This record gives sequence, C-alpha cells and structure tokens, in this order.
Amino acid sequence: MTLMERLYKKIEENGFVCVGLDTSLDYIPEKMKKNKSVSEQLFDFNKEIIDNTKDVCAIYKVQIAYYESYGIEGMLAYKNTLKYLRENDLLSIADVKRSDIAQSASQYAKAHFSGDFEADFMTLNPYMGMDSISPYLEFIKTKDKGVFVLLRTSNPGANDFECLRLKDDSELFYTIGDKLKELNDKLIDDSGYGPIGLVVGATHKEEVEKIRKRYNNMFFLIPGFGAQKADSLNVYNLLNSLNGGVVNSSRAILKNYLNYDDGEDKIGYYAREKCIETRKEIQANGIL
Ligand SMILES: O=C(O)c1cc(=O)[nH]c(=O)n1[C@@H]1O[C@H](COP(=O)(O)O)[C@@H](O)[C@H]1O
Repeated sequence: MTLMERLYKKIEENGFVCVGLDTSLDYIPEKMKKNKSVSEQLFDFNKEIIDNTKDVCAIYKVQIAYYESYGIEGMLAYKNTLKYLRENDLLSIADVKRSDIAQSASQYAKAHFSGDFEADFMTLNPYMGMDSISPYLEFIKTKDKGVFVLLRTSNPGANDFECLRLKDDSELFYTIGDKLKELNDKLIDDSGYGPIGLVVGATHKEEVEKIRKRYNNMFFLIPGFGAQKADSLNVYNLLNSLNGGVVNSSRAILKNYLNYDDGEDKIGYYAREKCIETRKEIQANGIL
C-alpha cells in the first residue's frame, strides 16, 4: 500500500481528524513531570495522547517549534515521538514549514524524510519558488513521502502577502496553487492520489468553496478548527470533495483535560473525547 493509500484508509477507518502534537510543558500537569527529564516529560505526554487517540484520528502533526524551543531535550522528545508513531504504524506530519534554495532544501528533505527525524509528510513554505519545492521530489518518489505546501494560511496576517492582487486581479496564492496542482497532477499514481497537498486554513469563510473547487483533486491539510475558532461549515466545505483532507486541531485536543475536575488523571481520555466531538461537529454539516 502506498503512503497516500494508507492515509485514505486511516481516514476511512478513524475519521479525518489530525491530532496536532504542539506539546508545551505549560500544558503538562506537575505530577506528570515529577522526577523526569524534559524530553521524558514531553514524550510521556505525547504517548498518553497517542495511545488514547490512535483509533479516532487519521494522522499526527508534530509542530517542531514546540520541541526546538526546549533545545536538545526537546528534539529528543521530537525524535522519540516520531519513532513511536512509526513503530505503531501511525502516520506523521513534520510541521517544519521549510523554504530555502535547492541545495539547502535537499538537506531539509534528508533531515525530515530519513534518519532521526523521519516523518511521512512535511510542511513547506512555497514563497521562494518552485526550485525550493522540487528537491523534495526525489524523496517523495524513492521513499514514498508527501508534502503539504502552505496555500491560504489560517492566521490574520495571511492577507498581507497571500492575497496580494496581481495584474489580472487574481490573488497571489492562486498562482502558487495552480503551479502546485500542475506538479501534483504529474505525480498522481495508479491509485489516483498525488503526494502534494495544500495547507488551507478554515478561518477564511469567503473563499473556501472556490479553493476546494479549483484544487478538487488535491489533498488538504486544514488547520484553524478548535483554538482558532474556525466555523465547522468552512471545514466541511473544504473537506467536501472526492480528495478531501484532514482537519488539524492541536491545543483544543491537548488541553481539553483542563476543562474537567478529574482531567489531570484522564488526559488521554479527554483528548480522545475532543477528537470524537471535533469529528461530530464537522459532520453535523452534512455527509462526508
Ligand atoms: O501548517 C500548519 O500546520 C498551519 C498552517 C496554518 O495556516 N495555520 C496553522 O495554525 N498551522 C498550524 O496548525 C496548528 C494549529 O494549532 P491550534 O490552533 O492549537 O489547533 C499549529 O501547529 C500551527 O502551526
């Protein structure tokens, strides 16, 4: 089975939620931290989340900044989390948002598609141009990996550059999306899936249907639901196509336990409940 086939199978079996492991020591209860190194604290929290959510989510996204910010100890937890996911036949996205000249991009590809930090997918920033994306193709083809490229991000500042109007009055991000679609179309395999996905935030109501239609045969990574308060209807509209996508939620899942008196003893249980609730809220808009 190819990587994309495995991803679609996970979605079919477990639903479309992507659990974001944006893990911070600030969210980990003191009693769980006691007598442990920082890397153990972060990893043990992730393990609790993973063990309790693996049958109610499609994939995990590990946001690297949360680990880098703790130095070597954090990166040890990052490495061990990816290893644990791999060993348990679970899929991972390295949320690293890389962008660089081709030679450096090749090194990023090697760093995140092999060795200590190997993940199944990586997030990329396309603003340096297509030669900053193409070095990843070698790994995509030889190691069956995939990338998610930022298209329309969920933050308010997305409007600063992504939406700049070109001479023909179209917004800049559509030029980027069209180029990525062209590339992905060439890579679609016999199963009908391509390895280049788009990151489309669900916080921008106006254009979600247009984006979904225009890139109908591409897979979407959809952040913004949960802590960033995107409307569930936007998420539904972004998912609602043959090629669909996954919906990331990070803090709302990881910190759900804080809403309950017995939460500290049931961190994984409440993360699981939040995954199920997320799925239901989005599905309330229609059949997916
Ligand atoms: O690429 C991303 O994952 C991403 C793109 C985007 O447009 N917006 C966005 O929030 N993200 C990431 O998605 C996650 C959202 O986290 P929560 O807001 O806690 O659910 C974070 O890891 C962000 O870095």
